[in-house]
Amino acid sequence: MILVTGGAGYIGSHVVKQLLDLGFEVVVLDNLSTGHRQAVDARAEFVKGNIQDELTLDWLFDTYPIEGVMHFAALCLVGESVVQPLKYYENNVAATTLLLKAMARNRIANLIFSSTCATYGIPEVDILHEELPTRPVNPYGRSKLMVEHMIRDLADAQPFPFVCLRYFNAAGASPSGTIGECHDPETHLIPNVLLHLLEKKTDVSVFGDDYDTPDGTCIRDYIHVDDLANAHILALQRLLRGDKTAAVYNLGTGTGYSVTEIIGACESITGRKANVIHAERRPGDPDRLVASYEKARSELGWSPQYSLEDMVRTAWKWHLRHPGGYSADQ
Ligand SMILES: NC(=O)c1ccc[n+]([C@@H]2O[C@H](COP(=O)([O-])OP(=O)(O)OC[C@H]3O[C@@H](n4cnc5c(N)ncnc54)[C@H](O)[C@@H]3O)[C@@H](O)[C@H]2O)c1
Ligand SMILES: O=c1ccn([C@@H]2O[C@H](COP(=O)(O)OP(=O)(O)O[C@H]3O[C@H](CO)[C@H](O)[C@H](O)[C@H]3O)[C@@H](O)[C@H]2O)c(=O)[nH]1
Repeated sequence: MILVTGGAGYIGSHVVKQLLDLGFEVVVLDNLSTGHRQAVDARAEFVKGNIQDELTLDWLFDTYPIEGVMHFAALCLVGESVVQPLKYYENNVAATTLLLKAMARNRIANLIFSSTCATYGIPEVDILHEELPTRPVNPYGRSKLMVEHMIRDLADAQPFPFVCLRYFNAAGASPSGTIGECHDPETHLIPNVLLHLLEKKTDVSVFGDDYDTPDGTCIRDYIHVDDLANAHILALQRLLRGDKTAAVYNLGTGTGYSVTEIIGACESITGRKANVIHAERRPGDPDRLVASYEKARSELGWSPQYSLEDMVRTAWKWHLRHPGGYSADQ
């Protein structure tokens, strides 16, 4: 059985579905602070609780035969982390310390941790590989890097197989149309554009058009959430086989798209025209973040299968079917 913390969230719920489809048993631990009970597949066990609650963790490890933990539970808004840094250090770093202690106490091995390209900071090269220096520029990125260090230190001190996955920009939704991205407030670009095209938002803001990129808007590497899920499965299978037990991998497509290109892709796939407003730069946004996924390809046998068009198309299907998000699905 696999414990998925944060399995009611956007990425976690897609990984839970893929685990179950492949025959794994799953228990989700989520406090529903940003997640949704309806996002958790009915085949999974669900425990509403906080990863900071040591009694709940001990109970979980005592009750279920847990072979591995996928740790998604975190706060992940860069802007909010700048304004409320301690909230991030508490929920992302201190809370993970308690999870790691509980795993060690209960002799639970095999951790897959959700890290981020925000650990790189403002890179000096165009394509990012895992050996580059990590110099995060906001508390969110620092909190994730601190957890990476904690995990490595623990694995140096005792046997503790782990994989840290540094995601670039997660996008898209399950092609089934049953689960998708639903945050309140929504801050991410693709859902913001699509919600605007659904007339749920009056316009779409482009944060900065004077970046050092061909069209002046920021370039990001968007990766389909089901491609991320597949990488988690491959990493888990590797840990369960005991093949390679300490590694960090980038998960992106190796292709960057500008904000303007993303808005154009959303317009052409939906056949609707966006009302675009040019706004100030958002603090902490690097010009360009694009992954090399060569390490994940050669060591995990992973490569992304979905195109940008697939990401927008599946996200659009999700939003059309759930225009009010999960809360309107009752
Ligand atoms: N979305 C992205 O593009 C992206 C990129 C890089 C990394 N990540 C990382 O991936 C993970 C998932 O991100 P997401 O976009 O699905 O976010 P999300 O907010 O949709 O999911 C996070 C989930 O964790 C739960 N949670 C938070 N704190 C908790 C706690 N203390 N105890 C129990 N549950 C808790 C929330 O209720 C939510 O269901 C995060 O760790 C995030 O940092 C996301
Ligand atoms: O309404 C919007 C929303 C975003 N953007 C721009 O679009 C790009 C992508 O922004 P997102 O908010 O969609 O994604 P981020 O790159 O900021 O964030 C992602 O990458 C981060 C690491 O940098 C974190 O890991 C975070 O959790 C993850 O969602 C940025 O240039 C942003 O300024 C807009 O112009 N308008």
